[in-house]
Amino acid sequence: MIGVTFEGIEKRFAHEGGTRTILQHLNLEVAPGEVIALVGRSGCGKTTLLNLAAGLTRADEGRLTFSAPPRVGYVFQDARLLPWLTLEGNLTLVQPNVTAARVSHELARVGLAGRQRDYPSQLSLGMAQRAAVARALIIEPNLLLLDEPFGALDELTANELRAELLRLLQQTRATTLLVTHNPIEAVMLADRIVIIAGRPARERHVIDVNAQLDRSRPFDDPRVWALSRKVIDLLGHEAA
Ligand SMILES: Nc1ncnc2c1ncn2[C@@H]1O[C@H](COP(=O)(O)OP(=O)(O)OP(=O)(O)O)[C@@H](O)[C@H]1O
Repeated sequence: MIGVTFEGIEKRFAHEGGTRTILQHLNLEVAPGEVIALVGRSGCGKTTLLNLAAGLTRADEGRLTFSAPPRVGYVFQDARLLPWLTLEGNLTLVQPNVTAARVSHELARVGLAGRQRDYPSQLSLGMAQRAAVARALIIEPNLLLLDEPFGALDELTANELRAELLRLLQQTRATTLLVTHNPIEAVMLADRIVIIAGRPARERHVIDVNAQLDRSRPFDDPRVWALSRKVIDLLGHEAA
């Protein structure tokens, strides 16, 4: 398991001949095996934070440290499967030395048993996202980055996948950063919810979900809805 620490992170991007600071003074300590939901308004810098954790971009100030070498599984907003490869081909591309049985097993874990010879074009959006989750998990990540993984799905399918993801997270124990716009998803899946806000943005509120709810958090539980209401209120307060 791996712990991740963001300390005084600042990230700037080139903008109209100058620079624009997106994140500033951002601090976050993620415990090994912890699931953190990152919530915030569109454009505040959540994906940028995931990209920093993935090593796809570098902070301009501050320090990002890991308690062990990171092995990153990244599920993007869209599945980003390679269309000319079968699902087996997509999975073995990121993890070449696995057996066909292992590929079948990973696909079965996400509800895609027997689909290894399908091409991405033969899949529904929900199935493609499941395949993207399988591709992230086959490398046995100790750090899982999920960027609005169910954002493009209908609510019923998203809900099924949330329940499956919760089960998978409990199995893998990967330290997880989950970006979501859905406060119910955040409450159902996360140990803590971090609200990112401000201009430049940083962590503005941290909600310890585990301190308020036990692990069984069905979608229709009024306590889940009450806490998600609190998340919405805090977000609205930040926007005001
Ligand atoms: N490579 C880049 N070059 C310049 N600006 C960038 C770059 N990447 C992101 N930005 C800017 O940084 C800001 C934060 O982007 P980011 O994608 O991290 O936001 P977000 O919170 O994930 O948004 P959303 O919820 O809409 O996905 C945006 O204003 C975006 O335009």
